[in-house]
Amino acid sequence: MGTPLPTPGVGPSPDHSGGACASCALSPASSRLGLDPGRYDHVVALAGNPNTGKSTVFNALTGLRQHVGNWAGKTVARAEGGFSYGGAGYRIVDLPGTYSLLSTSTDEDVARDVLLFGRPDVVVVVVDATRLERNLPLVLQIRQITGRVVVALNLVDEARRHGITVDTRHLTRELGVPVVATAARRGEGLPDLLAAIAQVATADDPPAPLRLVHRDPALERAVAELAAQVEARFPGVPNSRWVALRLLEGDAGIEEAVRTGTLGDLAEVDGTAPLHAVSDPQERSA
Ligand SMILES: Nc1nc2c(ncn2[C@@H]2O[C@H](COP(=O)(O)OP(=O)(O)OP(=O)(O)O)[C@@H](O)[C@H]2O)c(=O)[nH]1
Ligand SMILES: [Mg+2]
Repeated sequence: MGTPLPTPGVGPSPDHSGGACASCALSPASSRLGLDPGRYDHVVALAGNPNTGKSTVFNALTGLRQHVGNWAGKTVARAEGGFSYGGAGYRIVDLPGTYSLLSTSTDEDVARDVLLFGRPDVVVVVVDATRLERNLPLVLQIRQITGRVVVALNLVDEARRHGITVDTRHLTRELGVPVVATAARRGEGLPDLLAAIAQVATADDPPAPLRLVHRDPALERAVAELAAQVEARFPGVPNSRWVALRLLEGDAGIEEAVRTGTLGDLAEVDGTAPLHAVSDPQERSA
């Protein structure tokens, strides 16, 4: 089976003293995202299309035994776990598979809310190296909301079998974030993935989110005006431009969150990042 990983401890270390974070109090936003208090240094969200190996990566890093199978869209509930690396404690959240942040299913809403408003320190996007073109749209959408991204180019063993090679250096340059080739089922590439996660988690100056400027000046003006109004009404809400674009498109879920004011619950509270308050992973691992 897999190559043993060099450093990740499995599960929560009780002596994660470095992770005793004063700002980890439960905030309204975190309870909205279904999270409980906990202690750790960094939060990692695992995102990606269905069936790309997210849970396999999750299990390899945390040592948790989550059921893993071939049914696309199988991960309905979010699984949380922990590991330590380089002396720091990491919380990792396994999100449901999603093709797009614009989607409407409940599962995908969970992934979307966590990615957009949960402020993870690192988003690992697990992509299928044999179907890169189908996976890249989500990577680009996530890159538009954060620069704190690592791409795990998974299933490279399958890709090799099909004679597919991916130029990870080129992809790293194009995306502006680390791209690490992995074959998670056999542990290949996971030490490099951990190093990339640690690098992004501790980066003082992460790459800026990709900003698509719309060619149509009228649309660009409308987005800017609406984003300013969103910020005025919900101070501290991340990704106001994204929210503005969705409103212009008539996204029912986002309209509802604005109308009812729940969008404001997802905004930063006292400098506390919502995802920075989650439960003891052992409680979730049973
Ligand atoms: N060959 C190969 N198979 C893999 C690799 N990673 C995962 N798999 C297999 O791919 C299938 C799907 O893996 P999961 O980890 O369940 O994928 P997922 O992204 O969590 O799937 P959903 O939660 O349903 O979206 C399983 O049969 C895994 O064993 C890999 O690197 N190589
Ligand atoms: Mg899964």
